[in-house]
Amino acid sequence: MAKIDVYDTTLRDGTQGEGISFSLADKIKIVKLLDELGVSYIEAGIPASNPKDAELFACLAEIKLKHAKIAAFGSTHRIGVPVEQDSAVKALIDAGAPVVTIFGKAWDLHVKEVFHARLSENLDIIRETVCYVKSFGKEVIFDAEHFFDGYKQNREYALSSLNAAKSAGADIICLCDTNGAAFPDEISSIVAEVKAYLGGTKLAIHCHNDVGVAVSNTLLGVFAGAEQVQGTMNGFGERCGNANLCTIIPNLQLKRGYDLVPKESLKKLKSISRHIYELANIVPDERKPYVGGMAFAHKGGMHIDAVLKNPVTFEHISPENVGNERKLLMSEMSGRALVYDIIRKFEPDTKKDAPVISEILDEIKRLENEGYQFEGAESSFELMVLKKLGFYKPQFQLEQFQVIAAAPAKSQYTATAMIKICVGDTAEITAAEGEGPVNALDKALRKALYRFYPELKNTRLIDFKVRVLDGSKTGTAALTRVLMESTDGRTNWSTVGVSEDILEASWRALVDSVDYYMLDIKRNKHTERSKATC
Ligand SMILES: CC(=O)SCCNC(=O)CCNC(=O)[C@H](O)C(C)(C)COP(=O)(O)OP(=O)(O)OC[C@H]1O[C@@H](n2cnc3c(N)ncnc32)[C@H](O)[C@@H]1OP(=O)(O)O
Ligand SMILES: CC(=O)C(=O)O
Repeated sequence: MAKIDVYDTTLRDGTQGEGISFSLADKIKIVKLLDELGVSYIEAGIPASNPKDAELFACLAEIKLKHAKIAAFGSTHRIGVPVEQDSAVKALIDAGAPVVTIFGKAWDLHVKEVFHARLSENLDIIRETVCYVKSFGKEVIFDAEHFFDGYKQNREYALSSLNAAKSAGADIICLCDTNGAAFPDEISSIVAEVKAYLGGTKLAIHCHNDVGVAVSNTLLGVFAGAEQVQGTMNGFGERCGNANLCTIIPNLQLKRGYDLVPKESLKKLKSISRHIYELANIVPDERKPYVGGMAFAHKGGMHIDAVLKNPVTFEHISPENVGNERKLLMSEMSGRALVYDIIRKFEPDTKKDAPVISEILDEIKRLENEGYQFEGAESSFELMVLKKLGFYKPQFQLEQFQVIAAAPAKSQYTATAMIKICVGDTAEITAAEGEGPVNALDKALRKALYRFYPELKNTRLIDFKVRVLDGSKTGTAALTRVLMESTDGRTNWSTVGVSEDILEASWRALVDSVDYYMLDIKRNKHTERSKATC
């Protein structure tokens, strides 16, 4: 398998993305995560940019990594400042990283209009900077900024910028599509031409995603001869982002047999991707290939049937290869196959044509037509199956509840719930205050049940979503769907309730949540619970 270096620039180009800022501690965590993933290079930042980046390099000097080399990033030296006196170049060397990545101008337009240098002067500056940094024993990567735009407008000059870096001893030359607007066919032909032109020099490819093809461009760069891919985790980066390593790595490794990261590390891809989303405080994009929560979610009944017969029918890889998992979503679009698969967990002898399967399917379709949604409320669905199979016994009976919400003029808004329930022949009446009526009701119900089911003390609601269905038709009397997620600290489960009354919808979801937990404890299947059905 041909080796392709993974060069991660999440901490440099990734942080140039809007809304992304990592603390020093976050950056150190990310370096360790990337090393765990097995990338070859981690571009940690620009030492001359800010004190945080400078401090990061000092911290990284103390950390031993298993796979990755740390790279410090910065520009060629300033015009009119001799290279040995340029403070930014000095910071690059002082950062102590074994690799220095120097970006320089490859597009004549930039040289003239941004750098305000003569074309030959820019080439001298590239040469001097690379040569100077090499004299400190550093591995040098030359990032040819705007290379593809430059090549299209002034091929000779773009190539001469590469030659300047090569002649000064650059170890790797990276072709950058800085504006992210090159097309795949252009990348293919230009990388191949440069490869032939530069002979044995190792090439890297660095693409941005402004026209949505950064990943394709990176793949084509490799097919045309690049041996290093530069990108960011989750595609973070300025404007529309950088090429997404979470897509590039598995594409090249699993589909084309290149060697990028250790096979076992690839199985951590999803969890590392999510950890980095979390540190960036960004909600993960669940539709992302390979690592998204929906990447292996099947909903169409016929698709589920096929996946259950042979996953290859609808899955391009085994989700486990990248640490992801298959989801089979229950909905009005389901067919018998999924219900059959679920029922067999409770009744292994059930046949696929058993009448109960059609009954459950009809019930799902009827309830979803009324506003229920079982995708995302797997526990309510499981309870429904148990009821149909005759395995369900309510854990308590509601006698009545009352909720009073008050907004006195001079104090805070308050909500109080009173509830009476019976377990067997024993009645219990309790009351509780809450932050809003649903919270008050939740607290009152739990308080009433603790006496009978002390295990419930471990549980709590962690998410509560309300969706008004067809609000335009009926205004405040519209149908409301409530989705609840509960936890006992080890596993989570989700339930749903629908009603025209938001309290009643919440109550239904709440009762399912309690019922499901108690039944589950009795069935003693905690560890399997989160995987159940969907
Ligand atoms: C393609 C890329 O992503 S490159 C990386 C871009 N990333 C960043 O800019 C983030 C970090 N940047 C910073 O912290 C700051 O910009 C610094 C500290 C690096 C520089 O700050 P300043 O000295 O104040 O300059 P400023 O930010 O305005 O940048 C413009 C200067 O950089 C010069 N410059 C731009 N590209 C290059 C280059 N390849 N080589 C040398 N100088 C360059 C410009 O000519 C301009 O100089 P001038 O003011 O003499 O015309
Ligand atoms: C170097 C770099 O980040 C770019 O040219 O896009």
